[in-house]
Amino acid sequence: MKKVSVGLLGFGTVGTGVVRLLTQEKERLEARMGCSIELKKVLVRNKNRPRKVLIDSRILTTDASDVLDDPEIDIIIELIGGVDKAYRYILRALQNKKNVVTANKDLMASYGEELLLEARKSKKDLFYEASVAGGIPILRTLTDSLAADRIVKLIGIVNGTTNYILSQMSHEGLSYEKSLQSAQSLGFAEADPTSDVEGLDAARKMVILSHLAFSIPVRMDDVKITGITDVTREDIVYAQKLGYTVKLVGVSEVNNGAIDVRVEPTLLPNGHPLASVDNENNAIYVYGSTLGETMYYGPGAGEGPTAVSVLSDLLAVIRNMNLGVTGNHIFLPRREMHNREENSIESQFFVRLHMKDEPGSFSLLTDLFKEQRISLEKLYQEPIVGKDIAEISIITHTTNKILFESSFDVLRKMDVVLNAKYYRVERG
Ligand SMILES: NC(=O)C1=CN([C@@H]2O[C@H](COP(=O)(O)OP(=O)(O)OC[C@H]3O[C@@H](n4cnc5c(N)ncnc54)[C@H](OP(=O)(O)O)[C@@H]3O)[C@@H](O)[C@H]2O)C=CC1
Ligand SMILES: N[C@@H](CC=O)C(=O)O
Ligand code: NA
Repeated sequence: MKKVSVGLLGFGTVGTGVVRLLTQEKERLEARMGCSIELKKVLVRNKNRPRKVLIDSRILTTDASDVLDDPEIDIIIELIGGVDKAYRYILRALQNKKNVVTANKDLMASYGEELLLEARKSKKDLFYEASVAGGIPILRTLTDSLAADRIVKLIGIVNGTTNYILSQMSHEGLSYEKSLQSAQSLGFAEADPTSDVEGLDAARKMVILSHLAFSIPVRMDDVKITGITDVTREDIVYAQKLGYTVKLVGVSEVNNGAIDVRVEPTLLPNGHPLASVDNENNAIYVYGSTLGETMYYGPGAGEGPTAVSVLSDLLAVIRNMNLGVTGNHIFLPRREMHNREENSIESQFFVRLHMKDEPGSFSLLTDLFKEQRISLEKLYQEPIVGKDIAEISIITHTTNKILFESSFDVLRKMDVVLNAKYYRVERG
């Protein structure tokens, strides 16, 4: 039987999942591919670190050239994460005529196009299904299954860690810190979880998704990003009182020849299909011009689910090797598009504020919105016992974003307003 040799870079959460699944399913996968699949070398930082899965310690190495320059290795799986080294290693692998599979969204969001061009030049595959939404097969869905439709909008819950944190804060009443620690110990978070909680990881995934859905080369600088570090349990509770759930949501939308990509904590009406996507699960809601609305849902992070995507990419490479082709079908021609002007953006907003509970203060608030012609859909007021302070939550009707922001600024500076914050609301 023909043999395919694989080199693995990185043996952490996802690397462990890949080795475990490859070992468990070896016979079935080899029968399916008609070849034997040998894991020849595994690059780690520390060979002596205890591992969660049995491996022949002789294949572990700390020297990248043992993997990248071994002429017998056909396919490199990159799972070390980060940008600089991963970029150099993948480039070298492609130049050494090896196919590459990666789960690295940090890298693909910034250097994806360049590396895909290199893969095309080397006539090799570079697949990266695991880089977005872990186990959900969304990249091939966009490039293959939905290729005939014109996609106009994507809404995604694409970061497992933040979705896990917000779910734990909402349903279990856990603190932000405890929920983050738990997401880290379950293997969902990045090595440095700052990129999760500050929305960068989700933004990278929205960059990749936007490129594939719209053929537009979106850059990280084009994405407006707000993370979840300022979301409090009270925000979640008062949103719930009005029938909404707080999620870190990525939206990418093409409208009148302009694109808008943003990642921010957003209120979703409880009836919205994305509102019930909890814990480390992810979902991508796709608006196709002809197909209509479809949603792709499943585990977005963690050892097993991510390993399924990585190994399925590996099998796709082997299938291509068997056929003697490369499938750079994930590479698309570019169509340039400018960013949508902020003053053309319309949305509903949720405002939460504390106000002095004294006669007339409430009407100052409603007068302001009336003056600005911002109408209110829902309003909830509750006195804070013993403090002469009122807790007020508002959902506006759809309004111009710039108009809303300038009105909010006036509101925030009113003498009777003690503090105020707002979130965008996605329509149901
Ligand atoms: N965790 C998840 O749920 C998901 C992760 N991803 C992506 O997958 C990739 C891997 O993530 P994950 O497995 O969680 O990461 P981990 O931090 O758990 O593992 C990283 C592995 O890479 C090795 N490593 C790191 N830097 C180097 C280096 N410079 N030289 C040699 N080896 C190195 C480490 O070695 P050692 O073990 O010796 O320390 C470790 O085995 C990342 O790109 C991540 O964004 C994508 C989807 C989901
Ligand atoms: N840290 C990421 C891992 C998967 O991409 C996440 O939490 O989603
Ligand atoms: Na995926």
